[in-house]
Amino acid sequence: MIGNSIIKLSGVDIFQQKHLVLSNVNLHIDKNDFVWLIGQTGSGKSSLLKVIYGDLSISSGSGIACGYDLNKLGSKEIPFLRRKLGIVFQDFQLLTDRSVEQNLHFVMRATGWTDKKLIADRTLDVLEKVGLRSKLKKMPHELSGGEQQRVVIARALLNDPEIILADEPTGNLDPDTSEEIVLLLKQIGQQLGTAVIIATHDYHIIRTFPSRIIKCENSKVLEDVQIA
Ligand SMILES: Nc1ncnc2c1ncn2[C@@H]1O[C@H](COP(=O)(O)OP(=O)(O)OP(=O)(O)O)[C@@H](O)[C@H]1O
Repeated sequence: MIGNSIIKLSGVDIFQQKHLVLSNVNLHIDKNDFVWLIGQTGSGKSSLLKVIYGDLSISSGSGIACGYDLNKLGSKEIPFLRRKLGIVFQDFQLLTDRSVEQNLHFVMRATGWTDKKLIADRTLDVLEKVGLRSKLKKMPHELSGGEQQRVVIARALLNDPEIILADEPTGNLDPDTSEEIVLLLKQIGQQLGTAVIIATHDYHIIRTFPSRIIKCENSKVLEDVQIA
């Protein structure tokens, strides 16, 4: 990290195949930042997040994410970068044939956790943070959509991320549950010092939780956008 900076993109061009999606992107995200990412469908929100989590490489400009140089990111480093990022997507992507506990254990083992006691303690710890300690043994289909999304957030917290990237995290949820999920992400950001970026089309929820807004538009990332 450079100072408080968790993400720093300077003059970055973002391509999908040969198509320039976003040009000359300059973006700073600091510890504790809570940022809305908006823009029409196809404007480049997911592409921007993909650059941050190392799924799209950059060839021009410079980029740092959680201390990793995105210009030089090799395939060996990507798993380590991903451990510093909590990723929360619209479709919950829980393993449907495993319990909440097993879903969390699966990710922990895949990211190098071996000590059974530490695994058990951390599982309860993150479930406590999302208010689902009692659902440890439940299968995903036994949970509501909002509860499933909370498990995804718990999973994203396992490795103490510096930033949570959420791509349409409320896209499948009703308005009240959406507010609960955003409130939870906001509280996590405040309590743990984790930065949060949420890509959304839902202006109602942005108005409910006013914060910094960035927008993908006409191949640019615009800063400090106001919405009507
Ligand atoms: N894997 C891919 N291969 C080629 N082009 C892609 C790929 N993924 C996205 N694109 C293109 O890149 C552009 C930006 O897409 P992106 O998914 O980043 O937009 P978005 O703002 O996240 O859209 P949405 O709001 O619909 O999720 C679009 O023109 C899209 O068609």
